[in-house]
Amino acid sequence: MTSPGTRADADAEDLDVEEALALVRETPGHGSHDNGSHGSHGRRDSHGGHGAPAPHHPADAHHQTTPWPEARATAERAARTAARAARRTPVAVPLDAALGLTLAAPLAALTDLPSFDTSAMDGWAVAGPGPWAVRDEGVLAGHAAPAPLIDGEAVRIATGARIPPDTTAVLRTEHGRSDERGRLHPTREVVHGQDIRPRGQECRSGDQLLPVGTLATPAVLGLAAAAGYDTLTAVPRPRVDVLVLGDELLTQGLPHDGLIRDALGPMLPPWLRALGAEVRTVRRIGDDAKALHRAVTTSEADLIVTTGGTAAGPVDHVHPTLRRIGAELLVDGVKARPGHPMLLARLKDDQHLVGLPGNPLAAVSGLLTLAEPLLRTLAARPAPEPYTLPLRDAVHGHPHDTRLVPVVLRGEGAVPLRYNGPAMLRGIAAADALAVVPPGGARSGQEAELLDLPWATGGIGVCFT
Ligand SMILES: Nc1nc2c(c(=O)[nH]1)N[C@H]1C(S)=C(S)[C@@H](COP(=O)(O)OP(=O)(O)OC[C@H]3O[C@@H](n4cnc5c(N)ncnc54)[C@H](O)[C@@H]3O)O[C@H]1N2
Ligand code: MOO
Repeated sequence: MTSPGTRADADAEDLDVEEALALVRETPGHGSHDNGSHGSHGRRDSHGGHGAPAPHHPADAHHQTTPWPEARATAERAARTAARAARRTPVAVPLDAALGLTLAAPLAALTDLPSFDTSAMDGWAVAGPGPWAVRDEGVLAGHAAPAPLIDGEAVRIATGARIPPDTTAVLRTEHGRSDERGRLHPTREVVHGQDIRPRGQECRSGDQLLPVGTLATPAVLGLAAAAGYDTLTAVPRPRVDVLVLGDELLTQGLPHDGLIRDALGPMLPPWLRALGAEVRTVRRIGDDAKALHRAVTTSEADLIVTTGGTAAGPVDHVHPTLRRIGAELLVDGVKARPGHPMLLARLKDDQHLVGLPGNPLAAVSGLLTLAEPLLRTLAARPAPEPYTLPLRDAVHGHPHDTRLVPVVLRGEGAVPLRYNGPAMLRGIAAADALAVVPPGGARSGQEAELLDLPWATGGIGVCFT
């Protein structure tokens, strides 16, 4: 997704998802080409492409920052290229683990629904016009096949129970009365077939219930279970390893002696899961270049996320490590505040690294700018619909960079929050969204694009597990 007005080809978003889905089913030898450049803004010269023919670009080359919309597009394209390289095979996932996955096969009914004629109400199954003689035994849901009724007979029946053969209607409990001889009378007209759900009313076995590409919501899991599924065929979750850098980090207690609490170790894994990832490991590796090298080169994840160490300080080991392993920097700094030192590197055809800056809000900015489009595309999730709201207050802009500013959504507007400095989480913790403030800033009342935060969308993103 990009700032409003920066992208004319809105349909491309839909194509991206379909393409990602096609990739999980793709057979070897698929020849579609992606050179990693971005139209007229292509950065092939400065950053190299990530398709096979593009020149290799080592991590120590001339540094040039990428505009924010383009950084997002690059991350999305990188994921498509990786998915193509990996030919990720769809997986069969038990229903209780499938929430948030994307269907890699259509959901076809494995049975008629309902699978037998069933009562829609508690009452009596009746045969022919009343009054009826009521049988002693009743019919409950989940029990053996009931005996046929004969004309003039009724039998107690529960909602969901099988309809006895030759039943003509179901009479609701509140619409029947018994006379002194125990015979059942209707208290209102009985229509033939009323309150009977016929077999196959919702679907026939083999009917397509949902297409490929559907997001597995709680309702989809329910439908799949009803239709006879134990597992869903889904696009696998992209695997992520998180490496938290920094010798100054404590994992418990109060900050002391120049040491601070690690805010990113607790924050990133659930956030990454909300973005569709399977977080395999979270490792704290200090400012140890060797440990970072070992962790990066032994990782089998689709995406490695590092935190800290992206700038040019004496213990900032991310760039030197990428250089050492010959990684290709696709994005090396973004015209975004906070978070401008964020980076995206291709380590292997099917493995990437997102380097998040250590300042916590800068890390969030990197997460949403680079990790979100990459993970969404690998998971074949649809891009969220871009939307804008007017800002309730003016927001100072950076002269050249896009700012991401925490906001709360109130009525039809977005209220910018204070405490939005790169090292602060106080604003984002209270926020519903991030407002995308273009270079130069925004006036009060000006429309700004919003990036919803997963806990505020009320959608599937609200499920973090
Ligand atoms: N000479 C320059 N210095 C810096 C620049 C620059 O362009 N030139 N950019 C600044 C910006 S902007 C950012 S953002 C940071 C990025 O720094 P790093 O990614 O190298 O991160 P660190 O130096 O390791 O840490 C920065 C800051 O964040 C704190 N931190 C790190 N990890 C965590 C964590 N897990 N939880 C909480 N806080 C964390 C760390 O203690 C530092 O205070 O560089 C600027 N410098
Ligand atoms: O990018 Mo840094 O986030 O400005 O602090």
